[in-house]
Amino acid sequence: KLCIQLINPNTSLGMTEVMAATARQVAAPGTEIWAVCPEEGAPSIEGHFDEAIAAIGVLQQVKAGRAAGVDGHIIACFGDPGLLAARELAQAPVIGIAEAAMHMATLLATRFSIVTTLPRTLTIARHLLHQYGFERHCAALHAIDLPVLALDDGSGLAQQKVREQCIAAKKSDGSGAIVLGCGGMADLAQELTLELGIPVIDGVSAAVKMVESLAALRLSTSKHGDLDYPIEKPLSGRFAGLNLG
Ligand SMILES: NC(=O)NC1=NC(=O)NC1=O
Repeated sequence: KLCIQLINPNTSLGMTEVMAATARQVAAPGTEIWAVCPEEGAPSIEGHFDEAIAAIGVLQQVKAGRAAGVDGHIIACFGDPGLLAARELAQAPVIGIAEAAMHMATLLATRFSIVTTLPRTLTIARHLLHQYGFERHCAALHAIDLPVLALDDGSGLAQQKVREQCIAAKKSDGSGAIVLGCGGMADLAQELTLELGIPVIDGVSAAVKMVESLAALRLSTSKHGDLDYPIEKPLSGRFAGLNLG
């Protein structure tokens, strides 16, 4: 039996539930999804400032997950905030939903498009493409130009915009697959894949299966080199709790 810690780095419980439901739908019968979010932080993550705030909450959750002995951690925000710091802290694999979705897209198509939320998060997605080495695989990036929490307001407007952007991207980008660029879009991928007839990939689902694969292969975060545990030192104030000791 596996336990995967699904961390929504923002503090919006509705989004956590959407991701958790999708993760549980694709998880193998023996896999438990433990969905969490930081006790304090940003209700949505829409820029570098929000990501810096969210990273601390991610680390606190990863520490709790490590103590609970989870088999993997998923950072379920398309900026993958705190990913490498989390890998230093963790023993189990740590997978960001952006890298998971991008990796999966490259297995299925020579070019993929990204559909994300606000135009300013396009820049963050571009940074990730560069960091992960996927720039030449990404044909184009699009934004629905709505805030992240528009996906959580029950109106269905954001979901409709995602659908429209995916249809347009399929027509215009010359890409064979589409990556959904927000954790709050997790529940849209399967329906859009059927409707568009091309792989529309959600990073939450992709990350769940990647953690399961790594666990099955007995592979985990390398502690040799820069992802070794953090150097022990007296962290002060609110950060004292982040010590591994
Ligand atoms: N590009 C994004 O929409 N990033 C995100 N902000 C959040 O709060 N969750 C996401 O996935």
